[in-house]
Amino acid sequence: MHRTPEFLFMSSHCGIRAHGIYERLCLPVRATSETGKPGRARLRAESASCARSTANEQAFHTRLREAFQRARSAGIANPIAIGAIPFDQTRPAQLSIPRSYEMFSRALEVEQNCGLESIQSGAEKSARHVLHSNSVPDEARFKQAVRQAIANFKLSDIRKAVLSRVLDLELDGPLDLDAFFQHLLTQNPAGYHFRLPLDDGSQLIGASPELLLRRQGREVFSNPLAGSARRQVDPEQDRKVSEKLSRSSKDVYEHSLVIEDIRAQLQPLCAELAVPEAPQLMHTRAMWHLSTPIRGILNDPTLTALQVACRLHPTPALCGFPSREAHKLIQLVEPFERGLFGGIVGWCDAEGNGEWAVAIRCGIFTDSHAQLFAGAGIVEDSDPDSEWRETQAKLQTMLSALGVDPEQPCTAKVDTRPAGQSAQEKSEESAQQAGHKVNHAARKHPVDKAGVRA
Ligand SMILES: C=C(O[C@H]1C=CC=C(C(=O)O)[C@@H]1O)C(=O)O
Repeated sequence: MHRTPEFLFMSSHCGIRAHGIYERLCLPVRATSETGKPGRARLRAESASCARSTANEQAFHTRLREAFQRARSAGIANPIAIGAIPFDQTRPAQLSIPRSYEMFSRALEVEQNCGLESIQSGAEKSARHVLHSNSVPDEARFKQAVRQAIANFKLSDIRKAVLSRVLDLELDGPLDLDAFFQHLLTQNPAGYHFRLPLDDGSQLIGASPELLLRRQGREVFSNPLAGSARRQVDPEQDRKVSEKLSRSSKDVYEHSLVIEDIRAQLQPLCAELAVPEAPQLMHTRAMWHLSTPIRGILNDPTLTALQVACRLHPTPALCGFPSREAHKLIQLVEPFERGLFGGIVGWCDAEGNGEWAVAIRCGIFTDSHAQLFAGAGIVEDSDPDSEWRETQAKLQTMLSALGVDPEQPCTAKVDTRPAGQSAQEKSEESAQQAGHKVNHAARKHPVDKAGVRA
């Protein structure tokens, strides 16, 4: 048995389990947001770079280097920084240098800990009834925001905006987060798993399929995803859906905006850059995605994984294109602060190596409360109904790990309560035990705006 770690991150390349905090780094990566509205010509010229590398950003990375030096002086031989950067880089980062950590192989960990017995007990322990669920925005408002974004594209240079929602769940009791995390890992053995305790006692937990950046020496890798379709139970149907996705001009266009933006960011930083001509298909348990694996060799070997990741972040896979204008549109139509949702999560060492995944297919968990996040890239040809369905399909990763039916988020599939009680009775009983009906509007960050503000 392991002690509960301060931080857990796993990919096919490396697993990291960290304990104790030596030093926190809770500054924003960028101290100010750019508010000036550029003219069209300037907007085009800046579209890809949108001033993402600033003096402030350099100051942040200098502070990190200094923190590594202090950690070394304090006897931490090979310090690493772990944590997350929010979607909006002008908000404080949640980074820390742990007192100790161990690196391990995820494959071995899964083999040792996820035998059939522990899978079943993980499923049972993590299954809960949902007493209340609330989507912010709700279906009508989300679709309205999609229509607003499309109307905006016609009047501006914005070509894509990623709109998202948070599904707020009140469960009938506290979740066993160890069991839940194990269940999530077992159901989604590939990708990037993370578990990050936050200052307010909550935890950010997820299984993201998307790599923003990995750096090993001078080599950098990125694997952006954009363009999605829901997986099907029937294998023949599933194959047809994947083929339709790879032929969909709307999805290929949506994907190409991401790739061109990342290419424009990486090109000046790289002596070599390999970007495949066309996207390929990849899948998770719940979704098909268009995916482009990108590899580069850095010109400057001192540029760290986190510096390059912050240069790219947020890509049009989570924000839009052009980035700055899309960000403003998101702020206008999205009725909540994303916080760490849509941010990046990972680690880096003092040599600049590290791995940063995009914080999607994730949630924030506090006792018996979960907030799950899902977004969808909107372009001119988007259909509001199918974009809403896409967010539902993406939520399935976390809902399945919770044992909740995504179509009926108020019905848990797996019942761990005593037999002979109806779901209704159990819900009522649990609500009475809880002693109150949850006031979602009173919830704090990130669901903290009352309605669509546009
Ligand atoms: C914003 C999310 O997905 C991104 C990653 C893959 C495909 C996406 C899409 O097709 O819109 C999104 O860009 C999410 O899962 O919440």
